[in-house]
Amino acid sequence: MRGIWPIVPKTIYLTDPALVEEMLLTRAEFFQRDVMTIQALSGAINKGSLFFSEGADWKWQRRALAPAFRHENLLALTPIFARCAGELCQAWRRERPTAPIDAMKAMSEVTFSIIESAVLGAQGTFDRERFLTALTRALSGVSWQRILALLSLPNWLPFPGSSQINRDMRYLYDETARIVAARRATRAHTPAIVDLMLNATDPESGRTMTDSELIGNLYGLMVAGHETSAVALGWSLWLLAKDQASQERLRAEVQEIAGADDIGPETVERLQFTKQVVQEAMRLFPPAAAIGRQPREDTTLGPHKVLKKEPIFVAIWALHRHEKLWDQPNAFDPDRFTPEKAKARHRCAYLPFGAGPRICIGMSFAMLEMTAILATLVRDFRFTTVEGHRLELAPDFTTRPRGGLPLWVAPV
Ligand code: HEM
Repeated sequence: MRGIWPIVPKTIYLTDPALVEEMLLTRAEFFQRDVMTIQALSGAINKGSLFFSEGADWKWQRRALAPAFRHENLLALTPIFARCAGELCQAWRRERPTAPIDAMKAMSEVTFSIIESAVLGAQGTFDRERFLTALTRALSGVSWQRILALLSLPNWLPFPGSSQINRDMRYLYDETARIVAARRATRAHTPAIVDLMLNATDPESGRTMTDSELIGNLYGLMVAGHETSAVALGWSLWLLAKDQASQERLRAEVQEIAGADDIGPETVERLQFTKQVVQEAMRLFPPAAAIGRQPREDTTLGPHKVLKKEPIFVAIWALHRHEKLWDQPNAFDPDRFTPEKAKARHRCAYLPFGAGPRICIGMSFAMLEMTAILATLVRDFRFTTVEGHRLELAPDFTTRPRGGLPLWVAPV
């Protein structure tokens, strides 16, 4: 895309999997996170965290966090995923909703409970209602921050709602710092991710995380770890509500594999069709619609010249609906993700979690979590669409639609 020199820089959008592979995988070290993303998403709270760091700083934080995201550790979290989804089922059974539920809001609450248990090690560590409200408001400023970044303006400039957002950010910082200090004081050795982070030592340098790295990463995991999964689950439920045959098929799979038992480490990975539904939902509605990079020096990408610092975005939304890569790209068809079909595809045609060294560290966490939640909810409840509802897309920090996703929910 041409820029408006000198105000808006030229921006490159990639929809060719071969070029994406070159940038994210084969020549990843030539490209760093782009300034636009950094300016739009980072603040005092998370500047030094994994997502925003580069070079040796990034490498050691990634190494320090990696053990917490090992597959066997994550499988052990499955009962937490099932319990949190089960609590929502109980609430729906108790309340018997007489009006449509907002699938996005309901999923945010479940995934946030999971973050409280799996990352912080306990629920009720803080005022979740207040924290979630502040977080949602803070994330709503991302569109404005993007505009400021696009115009190369500093991100402290005021915009509508910015003084409330600044107060929210202050509160989120203080709360996260309070949690870190409290955990430091208890010196616990639990499997909660916050404790693994507190106790992480770099085997090469012996370095441990500073308070500011801990606060940034904890905040980063709370944001990245709940909003993206909630959005993917919300879309999964909405797509299943529109496709009752797939919903029935998913329900039958869960009943056959888990019966009436909670989804556990031994069953979650056998729920192949459930996983495919989540994958297909993230193809049609990737929670993060783009991934940004910029070259460290003037270089080439395939046959194209790119200049130092020129922003380059992998246009995930466009890639996932590209006519040359997908048959009937706008149709919902979870069978695109059978293991054979997935293997036959270019490895950079489908990238909800990115690819290469900076691939989402929470990918396996999210896949296990979303599969367990979707299986638990759909086994017990039927989801149907609300007549007359008009979907309004509003890509922001994630692809959360404006006004939520209303659905009818009824016990099976
Ligand atoms: C459906 C759920 C999720 C989606 C779609 C998603 C997507 C992404 C994407 C696209 C990136 C950027 C990759 C890149 O720049 O190449 C990313 C990075 C990251 N994600 Fe996720 N994510 C999800 C869940 C999670 C969870 C559950 C966690 C942690 C609990 C998490 C933590 C992170 C972190 C820390 C990074 C930065 C990694 C780095 O720079 O090394 N994400 N994610």
